[in-house]
This record gives sequence, C-alpha cells and structure tokens, in this order.
Amino acid sequence: DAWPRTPLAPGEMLAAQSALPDREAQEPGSPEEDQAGRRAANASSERGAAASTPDYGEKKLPQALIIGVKKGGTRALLEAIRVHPDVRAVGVEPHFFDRNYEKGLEWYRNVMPKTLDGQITMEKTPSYFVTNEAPKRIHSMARDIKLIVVVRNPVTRAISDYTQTLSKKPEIPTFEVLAFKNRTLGLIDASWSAIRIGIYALHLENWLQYFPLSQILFVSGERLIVDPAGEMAKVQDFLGLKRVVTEKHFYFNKTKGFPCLKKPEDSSAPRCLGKSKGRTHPRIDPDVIHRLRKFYKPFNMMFYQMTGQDFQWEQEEGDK
Ligand SMILES: Nc1ncnc2c1ncn2[C@@H]1O[C@H](COP(=O)(O)OS(=O)(=O)O)[C@@H](OP(=O)(O)O)[C@H]1O
Repeated sequence: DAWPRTPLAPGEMLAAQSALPDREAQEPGSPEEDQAGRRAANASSERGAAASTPDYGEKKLPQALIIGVKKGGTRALLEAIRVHPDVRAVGVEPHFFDRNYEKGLEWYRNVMPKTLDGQITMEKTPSYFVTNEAPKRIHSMARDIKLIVVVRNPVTRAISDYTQTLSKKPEIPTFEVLAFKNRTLGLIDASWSAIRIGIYALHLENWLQYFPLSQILFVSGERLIVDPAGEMAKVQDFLGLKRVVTEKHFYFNKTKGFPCLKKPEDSSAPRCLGKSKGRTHPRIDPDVIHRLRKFYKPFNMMFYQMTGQDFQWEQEEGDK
C-alpha cells in the first residue's frame, strides 16, 4: 500500500488544501521565462534561424509534460531531453492549463513545434503542479499523457523561489520575515507561495485523483545536478525512448558550478543555462532553516510514501 495513512488521509489532505489560501496564486512561475503566454503563440518559430533542419511534419498536442516544480530544475531537464532526436519541445512555457486555457486546444497545438511520426511533443510549465484545475484539464485532453515532476528539497526550493523574486523586487521583506505568520510562536506562513509549493504531498494528492502513479515520473532535482546522465536514463526509459542522452552529452562547467550540455538541440556549441539558473542564494538564519525543515518533514515523509521514493531531504547537511 503506497498510500499514506498518517498523519493525513487523502480526504483530509484535500480539506487541508482548500483551507490553505494561496497568497500569490497569480505569481508568475518564472519571470525570465514568463513571456511564455505572450510568446507562445509564436513559439513554433522560437527555434530561430539557428535551427539547421527545416520544420517538417505536423503540430501535435503534447504526449508528455514537465509539470513542475517551480525552481526544481525543470529548465535543465527540458534542455537535456530535447537533445534527444525523438523529442521536440517548445522552448517557452505555454501556461496553457493555468493561464491560457480559455484560448482552447487549437491555440495550444499551434504553440507546439512540428514533429515527425514517432517523435514526442513536450512542453514544461512548472506552475501546473500547483494548479488545482490542471489535472482535470490535462486528463480531459489526454488521459494517457506522461507527466514528469522535478522535485527538490522544499526548503532550498523556497529559498530559490525567494531569490528569484528578490532579483526582480529588491525591496521585498527578508525571507525570515515572509516565512512566518508569527515568528515568536514559530508559526510558518504556509499561504506564502514560496512555502506552499513545497508541500508536494498536498499537490500530488490532487493529481492522483486523475492519474495513476505509473503515469508520473519524479525526478530528483538534486540528482539532476550531481548525476544528470543517471536521471536522464530514467526519463528516457519512462518516455519509452532509446537512451540517447548519456554522460557523453554533459560536462561539468567549473565556472558555472553546474553540468552543461556539450551540444544543445539548436546549436553545436556547448551551452550552460543562463544567469537566472544557479543563482547565489542569500544567507538565511539557520534557526529559520531548522524550523522550515521541521515544518516540511511530515509532508516529505508522506510524499516519499505516496511516490515510493525516498528523496533524502532529511539527510542533507545545510541548505544546498
Ligand atoms: N545544469 C543546471 N544548470 C543550472 N541550474 C540547474 C541545473 N540543473 C539544475 N539546476 C537548478 O535549476 C534551478 C532552476 O529551476 P527551474 O529551471 O525549474 O526554475 S523555473 O521554475 O523554471 O524558474 C536552479 O535553481 P537555483 O540554483 O536556485 O538558481 C538550479 O539549482
């Protein structure tokens, strides 16, 4: 029985979910990638002049989606999987199942790149994972779709999320201030989206109402950095693809401090992700980190039980 019975049963989790207001429901998933909704309509030309092969084939609705999580490593995963010749992906985030749903499926299909028979169409929009309507909407489009979630230690994820907001709005309060409803009482503000997104078990519960676990792959954001080829092997197996993306495609760039691609899909030159990926995080009060770890622990345990995978976020030393 992979389902959690403690501390919250699934029904109770749904109740808990609706009880948590989302203070920043409309917050963009990623400012630098947030042009998506606007740019998506032109996305088929997004590959630009650098694309060496003409766009043969036809546009199809995606057969696989990277649905989250924000700041989990979703861009790194998408850029790595699109190296595969049997994958074609849209570069921007279409935000169809959250912000652009009223535009309709034809709009969505038109956003996709053309594919040849046998090629998989993909997109990534990390906000889907925390969008209440997304599972139902995606299910009604394609009940056999494959879903990929890149997860990361929720404490680090929250700090990464905050770091991104801070880079756009330097005047916001400190992380330590935003994290609490009442700091003296140690009451964490779970309605702050930076914290709420990391309650993975809660969001997953929503997806499991529509999709069996076998249709969802959970990628470790931590392992994607230390062993990108290992995680990519799992992704390719899950998508039913030959293991084409391997160690040979990655190199560790010391300056960047992250693995980079030797040959991205649209170029023959090596490329690391941009400046907004792999930012330096501000130093956070260790006591606040400690309290957040305690806050997430039961939800993490529940998430491990639900997925049958131990992501080892309790083992980590500091916040990395
Ligand atoms: N290869 C490689 N290069 C650079 N960055 C990498 C890579 N693999 C994973 N990561 C981690 O990805 C984090 C950003 O996650 P996302 O791409 O999901 O962010 S977003 O939600 O789309 O804004 C980003 O978070 P921060 O380090 O906090 O900036 C990185 O830690």
